[in-house]
This record gives sequence, C-alpha cells and structure tokens, in this order.
Amino acid sequence: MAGFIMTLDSDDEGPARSPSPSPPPPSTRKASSKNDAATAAKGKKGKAAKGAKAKGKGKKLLDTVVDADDDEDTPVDSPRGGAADEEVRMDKGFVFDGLGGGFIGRERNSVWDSGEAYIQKRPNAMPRLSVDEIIARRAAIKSAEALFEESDSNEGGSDEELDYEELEKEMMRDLENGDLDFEGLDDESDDAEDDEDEDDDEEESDVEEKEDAPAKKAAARKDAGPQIVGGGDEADEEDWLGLEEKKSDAGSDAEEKDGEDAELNGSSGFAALADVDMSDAEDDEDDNSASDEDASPADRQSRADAAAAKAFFTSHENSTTLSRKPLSFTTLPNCTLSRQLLLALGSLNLSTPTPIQAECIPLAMLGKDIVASSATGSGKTVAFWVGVLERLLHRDRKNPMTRVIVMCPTRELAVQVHGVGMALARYTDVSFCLCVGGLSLKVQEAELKQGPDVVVSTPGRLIDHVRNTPCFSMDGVEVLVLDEADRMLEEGFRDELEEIISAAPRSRQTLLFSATVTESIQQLTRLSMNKPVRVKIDEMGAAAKGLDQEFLRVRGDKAGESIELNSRSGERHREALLVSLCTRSFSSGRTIIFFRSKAQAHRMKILFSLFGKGLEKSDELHGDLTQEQRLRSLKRFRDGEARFLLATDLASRGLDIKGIENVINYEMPKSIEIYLHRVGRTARAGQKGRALTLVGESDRKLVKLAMKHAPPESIKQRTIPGVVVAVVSKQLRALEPDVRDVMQEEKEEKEIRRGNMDLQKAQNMLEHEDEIKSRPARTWFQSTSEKNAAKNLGKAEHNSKFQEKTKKRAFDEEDEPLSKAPKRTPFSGLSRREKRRKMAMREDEEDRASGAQREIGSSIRAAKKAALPGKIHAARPERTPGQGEGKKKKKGGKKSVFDREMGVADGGAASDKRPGKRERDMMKGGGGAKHSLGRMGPKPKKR
Ligand SMILES: Nc1ncnc2c1ncn2[C@@H]1O[C@H](COP(=O)(O)OP(=O)(O)OP(=O)(O)O)[C@@H](O)[C@H]1O
Repeated sequence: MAGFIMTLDSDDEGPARSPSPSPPPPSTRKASSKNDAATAAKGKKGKAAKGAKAKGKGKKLLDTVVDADDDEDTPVDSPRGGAADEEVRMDKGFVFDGLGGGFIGRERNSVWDSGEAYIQKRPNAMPRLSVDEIIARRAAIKSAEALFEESDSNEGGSDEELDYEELEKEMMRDLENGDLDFEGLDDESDDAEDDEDEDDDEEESDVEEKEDAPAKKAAARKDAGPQIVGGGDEADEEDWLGLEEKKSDAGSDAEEKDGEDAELNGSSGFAALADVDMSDAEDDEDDNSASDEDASPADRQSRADAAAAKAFFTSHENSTTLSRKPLSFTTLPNCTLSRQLLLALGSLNLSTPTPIQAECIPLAMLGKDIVASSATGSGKTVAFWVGVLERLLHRDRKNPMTRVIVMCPTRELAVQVHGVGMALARYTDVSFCLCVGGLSLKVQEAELKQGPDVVVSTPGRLIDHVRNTPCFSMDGVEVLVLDEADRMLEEGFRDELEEIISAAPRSRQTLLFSATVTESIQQLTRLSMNKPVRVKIDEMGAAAKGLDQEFLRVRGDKAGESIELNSRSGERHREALLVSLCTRSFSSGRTIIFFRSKAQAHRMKILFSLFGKGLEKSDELHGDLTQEQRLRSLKRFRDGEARFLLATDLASRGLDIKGIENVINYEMPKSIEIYLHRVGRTARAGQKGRALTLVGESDRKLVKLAMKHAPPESIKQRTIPGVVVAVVSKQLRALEPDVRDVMQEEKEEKEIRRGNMDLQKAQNMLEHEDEIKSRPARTWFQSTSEKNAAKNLGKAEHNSKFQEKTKKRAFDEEDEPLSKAPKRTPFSGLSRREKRRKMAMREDEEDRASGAQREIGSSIRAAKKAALPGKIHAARPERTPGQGEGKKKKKGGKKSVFDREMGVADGGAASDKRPGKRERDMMKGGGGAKHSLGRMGPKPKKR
C-alpha cells in the first residue's frame, strides 16, 4: 500500500520524504558502521566518509560523514550528544580534572542548538518568504514607484486619516501636559504604589491617573467617541475581578475557603480528584460508611476516584517536605549520583535540587513507575533525566540498543528536552537520537541504526521509525518517559500512544511528568503502569510563585456587550488592545503572545510588521510554518533578535526560554490547564514574570479559577483608556489594505513554490526513476484522513476540556435530585413479610386496573369500529358455470392428480371449496401419515 503519503506526527507539516536522492546527512560524531565506530574507539583521527549498506533492492546508500578532528573539538554540538566521542568516553581510569573539559559555564540556551543538525537540507527547494521579507520587498517596490510618480496624493490622506491625526496629536498634547495618562492599572495593593520606586513608574502614574484625573479622563473618553474597551468608562473603574473580595477572603476562616474551593473545583478543568491527595483518601474512606447516604453524587464520585487512586498508586510521602533541610544533589536521600552526572549538573550551575527533583530522582533510580506533577518551570526535565541517565550508566555496554524513549507532544519541546539530556550526559558515553517530524528522516535513520541509548521523539515519527527503519525496534526499551503526560494522554494521541505502548516491553519503567498531570486513573491505566508512585509537589492548578497575573477586560461597543471572538469588529478591538499594550507597557523585555488560531497569529504578525514602532521585532511560531522556520523563530526570539513571539499553543507547553518576562494571552484559552502552561513560559526557575490576559465576558469562570490558587497580591486588574485604543484602532484600520496585499502576495508566492516543487519532483522522477521506485515502500500507521481525524479530535478535546467539564457539572447538578441516595418508597420501614404482602396487593390492584383498562380500551375500539361506515362492495354478478372463471379457471385449468383421479367436477360450489384433511384422507382411503408418505413417495399406481 504505497498509494498514499503522509507524515505521522501530530504536528507534522507534510511528507518529510524527499523526492530527490538522499542527500548526505550532516556530520555525526559516530561512525556509521561498526568498523568506523571501532576505528573511532581506537582514537584514530582518520577522516572517513562511510557508506552504510542499506537493506532493500537498489536502496541508495547513506553516507554518514565522520570527522574525528571536528568531533574532538565539538562533542556536545553533535546531534548524537552525550560523550560517545571516544575522547570523552568514560573508562575505569578516568579522573575528572575539575574543569569539566571546558564545558562549565556554557550558555544554557545551547540546548536549542541540537535541533539544527537535523534540519532537512533541500538545496533546490525555493525558500519560503517570511512576512518581513514580503513587506520589505513591497516597501522597496513602493519607494521605486514613488521615484517615478510625482503625485503624492496618498500623503494627503482622507477625512478619516485627518481625524485620526488630529486625535493622535490631541492625545499626545494631553499626555505631555499630564492630562492623560496612557494606561490604568488597578492593583489591589494601591498603597504600595505610593512609594517612589523608579522601576514602577508606569504603574504608579497609572494609579495617579486613576486618582487624580478622572474628570480629564472622562473628557478624553468623550473626545474619543464610543468606548470600546474596559478601563475607559465608569463600569471599568469598579472591581470587576472582585479583588477586594478576594483580599478579604484571604483572611476568612478555612471552612469558608473549603466551601469555595469545592465550588471552584467542580467547575475546574481538573478532574474531580484534583485536590484529593493520598492521605485524604484514607480519611475519606473512614467517613464513607457514615455519610454515604447524605453525600452528593460529586462527593461519592470523588470518593470512588480516591479509592481507585489509592489502589492504583503506591503510597508516597514527599521526603523533602518532611525533612525540610536544604539538599544538594550529592545528599539526595537513598541515592548516590555518579560523578559524571554531578559534574554535568555543576557545569550547568545546578547544585540544589528542586523539590520535584529531590523526590523523583531516587524513585526513578529504584526503577519505580512515577506520575509526577509540579508547577511550571520547577525543573521536571532534569528530574527525569538524572534518574534515567544514572540508570543508563549501569547498562550492559556489550549489547547496544535503545533503552530509553522520551516522548514529547511537540517537536520544539523534543528538541529542547533532547538538548537538556545531552547537556547532562556530556561526561558520559550515553548516546542520543532526536526523532521528530519535520526534520530529516535520513539523518534519523542513520543514527537509529547505530542503536542510540536514548531516543527523544514525538509520537508520530517514533512509530514511523518503528515500522520503517530497519534495525530499530523498541524491544530493548527499559524506560519510557512521557513529558507533558496529560497532553500525550489526550484523544488526539490515543492511537499513537497505544501503538507505542504495545511496541515497548511490558516490564519497562514508565515515568509521567507534567505541571497538570492527569488524575484520571482510567487514562493512566492505558499505560499499563506498575503501581506507580504519585509525586505531587504543588497544589494542582498553582501557577509559578513569581508570577503576576493581570487581566484586562475586553468589552463590546456598548457597555456589557461581549465581544464575539469571531466577529471582525470584536477581533479589531482585541488587535488594537494588543498593539496598545505592546507599544507601551510591554515595550521592554521579551514577550510571548498566545493565540488560539494560526491564522490570527499570522495576521497579527503582518500587523506588527506593518505597524512598526518596535513591533516589527517579532516572529511567529505555529504549525503553518516549516520546521526550519519554526526553529529559526525560536532561535531569533531566544537570542533577543525578536522581542515578541506570536505563537499558538504549539509553544504553550514545556518551552524553557531564558528571559521571557511577559506572556500575553490574546484570548483566554479554553481550559485552565492550557492557561497554566501558557503563563508558565515566564516566571520560571524562581524568576519573576508577568502574564496578561484579555478577558471576554464569557471567560470569567476561568479567570476565577486562575485566581483561585494565586496569592491575592499577584492578581492585578489592568485598564486602558478607550481613547488610546481608538487611536490605535484607526491606525490598524488604515493598514488593512496593506494586510490584504501581503496576504495576496503570500498566496501567489505559495502557488509559485508549489509549482516549483512539482517541477522538481517530475525532474527527479525522470532522472532517478529506477532508484526511487526501487525504494521499499514505507508503511504508514494512519492514513491522511485518519491522521486528520485524530488531529481534529485532539484539537477539539484540547479546546473543549473546560466547556465539557462545566457542561458535565451542570448536567450532574440537574441530575442530582434523581441520582441522590435511594428515595423513600411506600414500603420503606416495613417488615419483610408486611412488605411482601403489600407488594402482592399492589400487584393485584395493578393487574385489576390494567385488566379493566384493557377492557375499556377494547370496548372503545369496538365502538369506534362499529361507528365506521362499512365497506361498499359492488354486487357480484351471478356466476354461471363456465363463465367468469377468468384467472381461476386458468389457475384451476391444470388439474391435480387428485382431482383427476377422484373425478372432482370442474367449477361449481363443491369445487370451490378445498376439501379438509379429513375428507381428503377419506377420499384417498388412508390416514394422514399415509397421505404424507403418499405425497413424498412414488406416484401411486393407477387403479
Ligand atoms: N535544580 C535546579 N536549580 C536551578 N535551576 C534549575 C534546577 N533544575 C532546573 N532548573 C532550571 O529551571 C528551568 C525550568 O526547568 P524545566 O524546563 O525542566 O521546567 P518544567 O518543570 O519542566 O517546566 P514545564 O512544566 O513548563 O515544562 C530550566 O531553565 C532549568 O535550567
């Protein structure tokens, strides 16, 4: 079945299969054949370009270039990672020199570089132009045109533009005079703003504006026409987030808080079990019998879940919370880490384990299955790598095979996790391979053939290799790690995960990590884990400690009118809000902006580039880009070349980029989990960060949830004067024709690229037909439609978690009276005998009633029937013999043997009536049995 081509990663772009003959992969550190490896092991500095003989008729050989000299210089940058380089490979006599081979203090962002070696080079492919390139090209054309055109009519501007200019000038005058501050920030800790901290100038002036110039502000608003956003009118001055309430709540008694928690929990995106930890489970069980009848269905459900969790998990108490003494990696309880790892940790400036690391490393080294959760940015990646690598140091080296698989939901995360693993394994001989969609299959295949110890992968590409890469199998897998485990367990990944689980040995160790790890035992059982240990560090739903969460209310044109996300006007308000924020309050530091859709992220990128004023320093990151573009965007962002990263949820999980100060949610995401992951891109590893979310009227529930676990002082309510947004809105509207033109150019450019690609394919086919056709056909795990269906399912689940759960809750609540503890029946409290007697009487009564009912029914039916007019038949003409037989005659024309023999007369009343059985028997002069025998037996002789 080579009829269709598809890629398998959930976030794959398209076929990674090159139509051109296999290009030579970039240099890798290891020799491609055993001979080469042996040569390298002997430390010879030979330069070898070896061809690995591929299986399959006519398959082109892959060249894996080995340059021993280069390898020695740059072992860590090689895609194979670890220190498989023989110069660094550990042996018994190895002694650390304390300098760590020159790797100490390496730039930590270098974990990202590992993906670059895997980028598929297509030298003949037409490069895809970025938005900035298209805009630059257009600008160049425009300026060239301007040279030839004398008319500057465009400069004159329309009435509308004149209005805008005047409005802007007016606003600027106001700003200079101090009559109008740009932005208001409602902070519940207003008093704290009074101190003259220079850093907080902006916030301070916001508050001043709020206090000192309400009249001026109102005047400015009047000038600006209709108020389109929160912060501009009276309604927005009020405490719409309920911060005052929250503040007072903070001091209220625990009982009240518990009640509120329960309420919020119910509508939470988290499973019912979310706040039930193991110790609670035991207490709950004791209470069960006493209060079961009174318990609500939700309570009973959570008890059942807790009991299931208790049976499923191995009980565990966090040792760090018990001991409370500061730990170091050298004094972890019940485990001793190897020197290689300690040195690597030290070289990364990691000396004190975070709580999740202190808990998980010893457990992982014991070979336990783990389900672990802790807040975003708390070091989960190191937590699983250290345990895994320590185990690998004691592997059987004579038998090289893939022993560890780490799975990530997105390619970018896989690149990062791969990089962290390699950095930690830099002084060991553990080898790595990165297998993600969008990157070169050929390079990956060549590496997998060498049996890397660790494979970091996205699920689709892993299955592709399991099926199609000779020599690679998961039979030797000892550890399976699922990073962002709850995402991996979602419906969209279900089939892929099942395939992977079935390919891995059952005896493996399974490690699950996420900030929002699933509590659904049902989902977890799919992984066939062995009594996993549940490690929970932070309260479920808790955001990172150093995070300030701001919310900006987005309103419709009229007060109280919510903005329809899909309506153009609604979007324009948001766009103007975002641009206003990014040009002022978020103009410094790096900011990642999340969108729900790729199209919106892309449109915003065009607007940012056209708008300028610093916004052109932005990049986009979403699934409509090539993998190369995606990695380039990330690189530019992390290197500070781009200050804004406009991303979809592709970037919401796991990405660890140093120096992200701000996160903006263009819309509130659909679930609290996604929210936590998004805002978790900042305030990582104990740093401070700020997250701002544009909140529509329908998002309030989620905002409440987000506020639930946050300390009151970290929640802020932001406002922007309407006039500011009105000005920006006009500016954006003026850019609309340019946006359309850029999009049109992109479309045309895409068509040209597609044509070019088809041409190249055809050319390749002509030149290399035999070779291409002789390649063994790849087998695919899913067809394109199945893959798309899974993708859509995943997307739907991803976006609807919250809605579904709130719906479910509403449904449960509706059901509550029905499903509550058994109702009292008329027999409650009676003795068994009495109950039976009463039941029998009742049945009799019912029978009688139903009998009477039946009788009544039938008499009604009979009466109705009688009332109906009878059928009117035409009078039959009298039949005379031989007349009017028609059909009958025809039918009866052929006489039966019986008739002939018995001499039954034709026609007449007698012949009309079929003789009965008895008569027939008598006529035949035999019994029934005989008759039947007679019919079946031989024809009776004529008498
Ligand atoms: N022991 C440690 N001491 C100091 N910093 C650490 C330690 N362990 C990890 N870090 C740093 O913390 C940052 C976040 O780590 P990591 O990406 O593993 O977080 P995470 O918990 O996986 O986050 P997320 O839930 O977003 O995936 C990294 O930059 C890492 O270098």
